[in-house]
Amino acid sequence: MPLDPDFSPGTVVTGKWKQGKYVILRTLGKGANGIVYLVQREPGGGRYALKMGFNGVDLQSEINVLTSLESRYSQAGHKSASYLKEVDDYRTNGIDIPFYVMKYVRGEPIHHFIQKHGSDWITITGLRLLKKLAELHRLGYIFCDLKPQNVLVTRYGEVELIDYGGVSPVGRSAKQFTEWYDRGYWNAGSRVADPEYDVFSFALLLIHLLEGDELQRLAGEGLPQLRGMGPLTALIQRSERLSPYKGWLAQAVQGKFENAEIAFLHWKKHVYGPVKRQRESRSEPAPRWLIPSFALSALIMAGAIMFLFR
Ligand SMILES: Nc1ncnc2c1ncn2[C@@H]1O[C@H](COP(=O)(O)OP(=O)(O)OP(=O)(O)O)[C@@H](O)[C@H]1O
Repeated sequence: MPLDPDFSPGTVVTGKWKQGKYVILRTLGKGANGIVYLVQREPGGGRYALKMGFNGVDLQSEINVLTSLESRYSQAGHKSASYLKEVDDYRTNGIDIPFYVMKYVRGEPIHHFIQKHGSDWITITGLRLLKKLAELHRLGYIFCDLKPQNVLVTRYGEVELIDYGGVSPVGRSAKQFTEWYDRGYWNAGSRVADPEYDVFSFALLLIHLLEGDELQRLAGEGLPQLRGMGPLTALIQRSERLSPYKGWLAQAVQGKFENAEIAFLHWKKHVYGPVKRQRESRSEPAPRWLIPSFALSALIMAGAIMFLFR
């Protein structure tokens, strides 16, 4: 029977095998697969996120993916190797509840972040998210359940993926996905876990951020078999808000980027690059001809002040 591990703040979770002690501070979030708490390691440890599963089997498969990712990351000498901290069982009322402890990401879901700080942030957070996906793909895994809730952004604009429950090895079927971001739902391709699958989800996530109402209208319109690339492409072409991303999006939804690395490089050159250059040109140093005129105005101003206080 699935468990419902709902514990109040102050509860001390002690690992059955490794004896690690974690005090629950508050609930960070609850999803279909489990509940995640903000915890403090005792004695005197730092803060972490601790996830307990409603269904032990599902949580175990998530732990397996994370463990395998950790070892691949550390083999590749990557710093993300510290995401998973501990795996254990919590024995309470005669039952064992599996849990794992991970890095606590102090951030907010990308849609809330963009709502609060403005759509200018899309270019840089998008670039960082594509980089994360490309890193994951290089290790042989596809994220599969890319959606705004699974992308946390820190206040410095750093991006972290959370919820590895949907991660699948390349070539397998996506086991966990969310309709709006799913290639199959839009009749745009299969549900086989390949790099283009994540790039497609990224494109839909971007459309959601900027044209959420339109996307909802398309998703709810007509029969499922009529849902497809046509209406999506038409939205990309006509939307004013999507115009800086139009070229990139059109290729992404059609699966034209072979992998996330190519999608990342294309974004860097055609989306991030122009915006960066525009910003730099706005803060360019004053042109040479302006310097003598500025000096002259300063002199006149100084003279005027002296005249005033004479
Ligand atoms: N490492 C973390 N740091 C901070 N908050 C986190 C972390 N992991 C998860 N959370 C929070 O907990 C919530 C639920 O976690 P998670 O998405 O892993 O659960 P889930 O049951 O797999 O969800 P879903 O129903 O989306 O599959 C997240 O939406 C997020 O708010």
